[in-house]
Amino acid sequence: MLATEELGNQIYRAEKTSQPISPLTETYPDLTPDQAYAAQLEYVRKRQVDGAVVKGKKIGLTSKAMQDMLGVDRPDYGHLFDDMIFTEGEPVDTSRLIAPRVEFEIAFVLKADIDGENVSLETVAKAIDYVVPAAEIIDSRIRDWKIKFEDTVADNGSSAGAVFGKQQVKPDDIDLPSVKMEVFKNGEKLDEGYGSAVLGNPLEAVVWLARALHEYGIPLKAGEVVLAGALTKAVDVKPGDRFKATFENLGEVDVSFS
Ligand SMILES: C=C/C=C(\O)C(=O)O
Repeated sequence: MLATEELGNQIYRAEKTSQPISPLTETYPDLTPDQAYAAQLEYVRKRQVDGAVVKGKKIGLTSKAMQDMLGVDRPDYGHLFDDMIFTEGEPVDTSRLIAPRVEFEIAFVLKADIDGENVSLETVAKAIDYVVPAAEIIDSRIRDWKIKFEDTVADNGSSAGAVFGKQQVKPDDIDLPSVKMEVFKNGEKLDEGYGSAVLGNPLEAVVWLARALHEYGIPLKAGEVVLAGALTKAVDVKPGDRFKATFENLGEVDVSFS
């Protein structure tokens, strides 16, 4: 019987010491998605014992760009803690990260709980207070990003932090699939994508999340922030890099690294 507590503990220690571990899917070739989510919950429990507070969820692997990049074929999710939320304009310190990357997304702040049992696009839209542009910093506690689906699930969706832009838009005031995003690195354009890259509509990602969380009895509550997943590929970062993403009708988000 696989001890998922031990797996969560390995991820927790790897993050704390900045020492990556071998892929869990190599060490435990029979690891299932359910066991990987159980390991993630153990990691979450240990973080909470340390005093970290869950502020929301990240959804990952919702675009073809990210699924192709990591060789996976379905979305996953992770937990966002208070100490993972960085202020725009303050450089993100990479010294404790292992192999950081950045990606740009559409995020939602909820004004009502979402019940994953009877969720629809309409109930999700009604539960959203506002839409905000976001950067997610991802990192892999698994050596060299050699991850399979179960590795990134156990590793809290490979999340390391988030930065939010200043503009907040009501969900009724924006057509999310048609939002065009452009990504710039150190002033040069790197990439572009549309909101539709995220499961056709980033709101669909929240529907997916609510259902997935319901399976494990995890709530999605008013006040939480939800990152809907990267529109384009994640990019490696190093100290001194500065990134900006502009989102049509949604403003922009800036993130720099020290
Ligand atoms: C491994 C992480 C993937 C994401 O965060 C994403 O696709 O947004």
